[in-house]
Amino acid sequence: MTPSADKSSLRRQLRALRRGVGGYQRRLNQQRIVRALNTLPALRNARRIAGYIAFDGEPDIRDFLRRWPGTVWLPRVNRDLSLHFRPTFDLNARHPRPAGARRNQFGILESHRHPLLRAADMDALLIPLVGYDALGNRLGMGAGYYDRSLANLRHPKPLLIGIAFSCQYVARLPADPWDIPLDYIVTEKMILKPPFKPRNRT
Ligand SMILES: Nc1nc2c(c(=O)[nH]1)N(C=O)[C@@H](CNc1ccc(C(=O)N[C@@H](CCC(=O)O)C(=O)O)cc1)CN2
Ligand SMILES: Nc1ncnc2c1ncn2[C@@H]1O[C@H](COP(=O)(O)OP(=O)(O)OP(=O)(O)O)[C@@H](O)[C@H]1O
Repeated sequence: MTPSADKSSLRRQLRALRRGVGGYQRRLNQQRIVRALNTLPALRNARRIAGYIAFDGEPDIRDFLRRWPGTVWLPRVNRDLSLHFRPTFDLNARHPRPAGARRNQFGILESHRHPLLRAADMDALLIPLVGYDALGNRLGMGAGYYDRSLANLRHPKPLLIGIAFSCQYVARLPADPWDIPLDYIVTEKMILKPPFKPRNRT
């Protein structure tokens, strides 16, 4: 199997597992993830953070985002398949489409507020994962949005924090040269700090 065929069948399985976390267990796991984020020392110096609005069974971390003292930024998909980040709309709003928000082509609520920033302007990004492994490799939705937006980041780089349920763990994910390693992975069971890997410069 080619690496990408490998990735796409894994993606299907892991997305189904993610959606399968139901009811009580989901709420419990989400609370644990929120608690872990609240105590993560590495986030203490962050001000601008990028979050996400959960879809397709992703952990809903709005309880963390609502209490964040700085501005929360949300991803917005661009035509060139990269992401920009916009200040969040009211996360407490009950309306299905709060002021300043619209659904994108995937049905995810996006912010239309200004200004518009890049990943490099963030202090930290919370990135929803489809899958992860012990080396900190990340499997995303497969369109390359995060990979493209995180390519060529320069020092000081934003902190990259993957968010997943622990059932999205796989022993070893196929890694591609464009994959950007995560600094932390937060699940309901643990905070994983992947081992440092020198990057291949070829
Ligand atoms: N909550 C959240 N927001 C996010 C992301 C995410 O993963 N989670 N993204 C992270 O990238 C971006 C959106 N990326 C996405 C990439 C693929 C699909 C998707 O569902 N693809 C369908 C088929 C697409 C189609 O209808 O043409 C599929 O694979 O089934 C959705 C979002 C930006 N916002
Ligand atoms: N820096 C980049 N520039 C251009 N294309 C890229 C870049 N990074 C990744 N891609 C393209 O994005 C596609 C998806 O990559 P991959 O399968 O690794 O997705 P993923 O990591 O699961 O998804 P995502 O980044 O959306 O979360 C690939 O076809 C790849 O060629």
